[in-house]
Amino acid sequence: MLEISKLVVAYGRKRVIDELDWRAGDHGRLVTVALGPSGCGKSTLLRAIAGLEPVVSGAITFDGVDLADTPPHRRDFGVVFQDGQLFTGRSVESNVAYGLRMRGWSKAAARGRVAEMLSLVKLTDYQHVSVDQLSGGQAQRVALARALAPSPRLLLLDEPLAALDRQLREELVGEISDIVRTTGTPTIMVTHDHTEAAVLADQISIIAGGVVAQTDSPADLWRYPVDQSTAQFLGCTTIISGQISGATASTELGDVDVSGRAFASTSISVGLRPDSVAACATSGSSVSGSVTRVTPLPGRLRLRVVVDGIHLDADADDSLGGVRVGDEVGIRLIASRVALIGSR
Ligand SMILES: Nc1ncnc2c1ncn2[C@@H]1O[C@H](COP(=O)(O)OP(=O)(O)OP(=O)(O)O)[C@@H](O)[C@H]1O
Repeated sequence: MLEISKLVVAYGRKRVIDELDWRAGDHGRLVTVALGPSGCGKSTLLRAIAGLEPVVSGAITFDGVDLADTPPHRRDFGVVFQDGQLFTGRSVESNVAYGLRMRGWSKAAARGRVAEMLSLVKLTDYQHVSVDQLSGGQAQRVALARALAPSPRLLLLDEPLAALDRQLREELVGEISDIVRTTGTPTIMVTHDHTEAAVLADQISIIAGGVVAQTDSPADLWRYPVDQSTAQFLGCTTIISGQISGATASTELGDVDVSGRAFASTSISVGLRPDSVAACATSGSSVSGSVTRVTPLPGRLRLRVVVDGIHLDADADDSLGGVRVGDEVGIRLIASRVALIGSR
């Protein structure tokens, strides 16, 4: 298990990682994703774990051993970067075998392991192909095979899919999930992509202001953001207030079940994402509002609606095909999809 305590990493005087505490890869949570906006220090954190970034203070330990004096190549961690960083001009086989040969594997043994890895990443027929001839997605598969070949005790993925187009990203993130679970490799991935994080992670940590703002399972993270800025980062475009009574919080838009967690106060904030609210015909709801924007998205219409001074986003249901700005629409809260902010 990786444990980080009071870690500080700085560029000049600027502390990018600022007394960060974190645990990852403990029992039952194979894949941890560090999620945060661009520039929050995710790559810096990953590089520090890999030993590629000098640490100002604090400790990084793995299975109880402090890594301060362990150089990157002796940490036994596999790393995949955004751009793969393959050895150009060499074959796929030579790239994947690299770490094995460095560790003293014989040519024959390395060849067998490379074949196994290429089968895992679905590139069996590519062993003699030069890596310069690969597509972006194939290159990242090779980078993954290279990182996994020596059976690292931890796999570090730094936005490995960021340079690929959306369809390929969706395909590959599922494959990566299968591969790390097949091989049982504890994995840390950093990304700013919420969907990738949700698909891959057993637990997600939100990085903000150089520290870990929250760590939770994907479902709990989206349901119970720790504060309003985390809720906004997680897609809540409107935050309304709610009053708890028993197992229910009542809001201006409807009631929400709050029985899952304890809250510090009876007044809570409720975060709304566009899919937390359905816009419907006025006859379908006791709450209504006026449409201020209509945005066609693939397969649905996204509306901006103002309800008693509250501006919110809502997905239109099928009854609102021809809806226009200025129309009056009904608003229905989808209680299971709201965020309940500030639980203990
Ligand atoms: N070598 C460097 N020298 C100076 N500043 C740096 C260096 N590398 C990163 N930074 C700065 O540190 C901050 C964190 O960078 P980092 O790359 O870790 O963020 P990130 O969250 O991974 O961002 P992204 O998702 O865009 O890659 C940024 O403000 C960046 O400009």
